[in-house]
Amino acid sequence: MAKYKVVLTKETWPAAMERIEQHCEVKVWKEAEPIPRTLLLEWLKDAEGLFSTGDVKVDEDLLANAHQLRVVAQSSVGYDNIDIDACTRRGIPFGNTPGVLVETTADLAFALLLGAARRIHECWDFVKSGKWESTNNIPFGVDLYGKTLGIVGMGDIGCAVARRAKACGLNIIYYNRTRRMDDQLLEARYVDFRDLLQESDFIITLVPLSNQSRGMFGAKEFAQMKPSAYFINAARGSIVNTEALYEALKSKQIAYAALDVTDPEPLAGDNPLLSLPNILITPHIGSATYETRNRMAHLAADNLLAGLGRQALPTCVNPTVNYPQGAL
Ligand SMILES: NC(=O)C1=CN([C@@H]2O[C@H](COP(=O)(O)OP(=O)(O)OC[C@H]3O[C@@H](n4cnc5c(N)ncnc54)[C@H](OP(=O)(O)O)[C@@H]3O)[C@@H](O)[C@H]2O)C=CC1
Ligand SMILES: O=CC(=O)O
Repeated sequence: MAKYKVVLTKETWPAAMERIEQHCEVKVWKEAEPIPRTLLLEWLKDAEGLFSTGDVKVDEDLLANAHQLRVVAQSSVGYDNIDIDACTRRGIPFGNTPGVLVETTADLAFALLLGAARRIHECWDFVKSGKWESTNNIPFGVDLYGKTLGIVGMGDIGCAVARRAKACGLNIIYYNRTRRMDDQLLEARYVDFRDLLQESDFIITLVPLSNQSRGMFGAKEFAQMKPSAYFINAARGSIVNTEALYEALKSKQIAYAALDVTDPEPLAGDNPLLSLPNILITPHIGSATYETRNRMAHLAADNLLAGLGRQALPTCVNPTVNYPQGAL
């Protein structure tokens, strides 16, 4: 039986790759930098499947060039790089990887909160550089217990963070566009965005990047936070105005920031944020454990193979796509 033609914009995990290769003839971009757009368009001319990554824009222009495309699958839960409406208009289902990364990403978001509050990375530098001479000069942190955590974007990952926070004795408030029906079970209080900014000692944002959320944390929002506030972004860099965050940290308008995501990514070594003493940055590692990345790769492969076979995708973002008649 003829194999499907598939493009991968990055290598994926070996076990998932093996499954894809059983059914597909693959073209894989293996370099560290993103695949050049012209090459991707060339490869997509006769491709039936695209296994994409967040650094590739899947838009009208790309889809118009990919006449044979049946499915786009991506190994991430966020899909701000994908024009979902354009996919739907062309009858192309798009699958992401929700669920399988929830606990792992919540661990990282909470680790950033704890790491920043107790200045773990500074303490490590302090010990390594031989400054530990007495108990007088150690870096001091702040308590979590009894403080208020504001979660912006209380979805799957936000709820998993809330569970961790509860165990540490934090009071939880949250903001979504819609109040959750289960917030009493979570022991979380729904508030409007302004109240969350003003009341929180720690803010964790896990809101998907969209036209609505782009830049939702800017100068005005930082000005409303407490001077003692810790701001943690584990969602996407572009929901924050980076210059405004830099100014807020430099002027001590807020106390601290911990970021797993930045704008841009990767962050250049001379980025002004790196000169600040009150910041902790990790390189977009929310889901980066061996187990979780493997699970994500398998789920993305499931979506890809289902779409190639004109079957419903296990986790489809646009399930209303109309398949060609008689295809299913
Ligand atoms: N750092 C990393 O490595 C990772 C980052 N992520 C990021 O985390 C995001 C969240 O993932 P996940 O929890 O699975 O997603 P979910 O869809 O489960 O949750 C998103 C939540 O955000 C709320 N929301 C959406 N838009 C807005 C808005 N404009 N203002 C306020 N609230 C909003 C939604 O509620 P409502 O619709 O009612 O507003 C929903 O509760 C992903 O989109 C991704 O960008 C995910 C995994 C790893
Ligand atoms: O950033 C990671 C994701 O899965 O989204």
